[in-house]
Amino acid sequence: MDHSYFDEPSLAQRPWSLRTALRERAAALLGRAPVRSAPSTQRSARRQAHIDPKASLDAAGPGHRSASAPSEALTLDHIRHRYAGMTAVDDVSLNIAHGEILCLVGPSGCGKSTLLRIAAGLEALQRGTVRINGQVVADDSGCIPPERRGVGLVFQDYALFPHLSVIDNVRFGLSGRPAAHQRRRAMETLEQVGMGGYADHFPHALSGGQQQRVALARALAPDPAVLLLDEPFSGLDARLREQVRDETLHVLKRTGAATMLVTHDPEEAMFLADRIALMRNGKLVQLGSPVDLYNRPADGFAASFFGEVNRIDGTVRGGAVDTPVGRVATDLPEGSAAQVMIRPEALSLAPLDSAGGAAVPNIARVMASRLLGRTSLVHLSIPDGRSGCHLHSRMPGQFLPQEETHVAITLDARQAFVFPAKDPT
Ligand SMILES: Nc1ncnc2c1ncn2[C@@H]1O[C@H](COP(=O)(O)OP(=O)(O)OP(=O)(O)O)[C@@H](O)[C@H]1O
Repeated sequence: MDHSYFDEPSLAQRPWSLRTALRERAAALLGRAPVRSAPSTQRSARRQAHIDPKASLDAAGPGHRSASAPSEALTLDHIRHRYAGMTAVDDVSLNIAHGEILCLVGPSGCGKSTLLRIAAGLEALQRGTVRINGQVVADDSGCIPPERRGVGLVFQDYALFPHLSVIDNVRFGLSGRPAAHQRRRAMETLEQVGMGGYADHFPHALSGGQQQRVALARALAPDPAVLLLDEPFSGLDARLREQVRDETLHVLKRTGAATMLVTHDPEEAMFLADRIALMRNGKLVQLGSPVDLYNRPADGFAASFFGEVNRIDGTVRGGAVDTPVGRVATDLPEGSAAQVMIRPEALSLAPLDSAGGAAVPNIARVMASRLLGRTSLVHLSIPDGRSGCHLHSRMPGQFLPQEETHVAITLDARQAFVFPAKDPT
């Protein structure tokens, strides 16, 4: 039985300080991004750079897309990145289509933020290629700086300028354009995120959710081709987070920007994403729709990342593994050791007297029942010929059988997955 949950990453564990991060972000927005220095071999390669660092993709947003524009807004190709002595990103390739929201998820330290920072240009590319709207913005011959890539950035701490009003914060991303245009566009994006009434307020007078919306408006104002968001909701309390991410989803879908959003929260990724990229130890474990990752996990890690699982060890016999709640089919080799992972919602329970349909129902003893709100969690013990198998069942609504009573248990094998026993989870 696995009840693992992933810890909130603490700021103390973060590799760079908040002050450094803020300084970097402000500098990036000002056009002076202090991109971390590349290894010397790369620096020498850049002397012969064929990418013009003065090139600009600023007008490459969704509103400026021509009929012949490539379908991929952002392409990351074979990205590798090492920090002293450790590999943070290990040969990751993915792309994001126009209008698509891709969530990058994985446990703390798996390389999500590094990948996002490489896409933004805030981290010097070491290996691989970054393309925006089909145009190379970074490869081993050079890179276009962040402020010319046509990307909008939103970070966990919003990085609003405290001395600027809300509208001036948003106008900041539009500097260089005529003043009337700046004001009109800033108001337009503030209206889009429901902050039109706060144009003259200052950041300190706004709630966390309001600051997050202003940061989103600032990122959206230049109509970027690609929006990059790093844990944008993690500073909000649980209730506000749900509301703000719901609003953000609708704003993103309305604007049509291709979005890469980093989160360590699997539920948030499933809520927001068209596709999810699941990372572990710098590698891409699985890339697909939320339905793919939940219903067809690539391995035990992917299965357990998106929800609690019951784990049962067994052996493959006749194309299936026997468990105390039924057989689960697999194409693993005959006789091999296997681990069956069963989602709690795959185990449905019924009072014994109503289980007339099943000839001989599997019977479980109720150890505890807990109401979790929309569902109930029932702890069960099932005879397995040894000390008994402890499983969790999640039932819709209020199903709260008495402790020490018995219930009939049925397995929905579509939500049970078999992996090799040596699966590293
Ligand atoms: N500037 C740096 N110098 C050295 N190591 C770093 C640096 N930045 C990140 N790392 C390390 O690289 C690995 C990946 O870090 P990264 O921040 O990309 O992970 P993450 O998945 O975004 O984590 P989290 O969810 O905690 O933010 C971690 O082990 C981290 O400690």
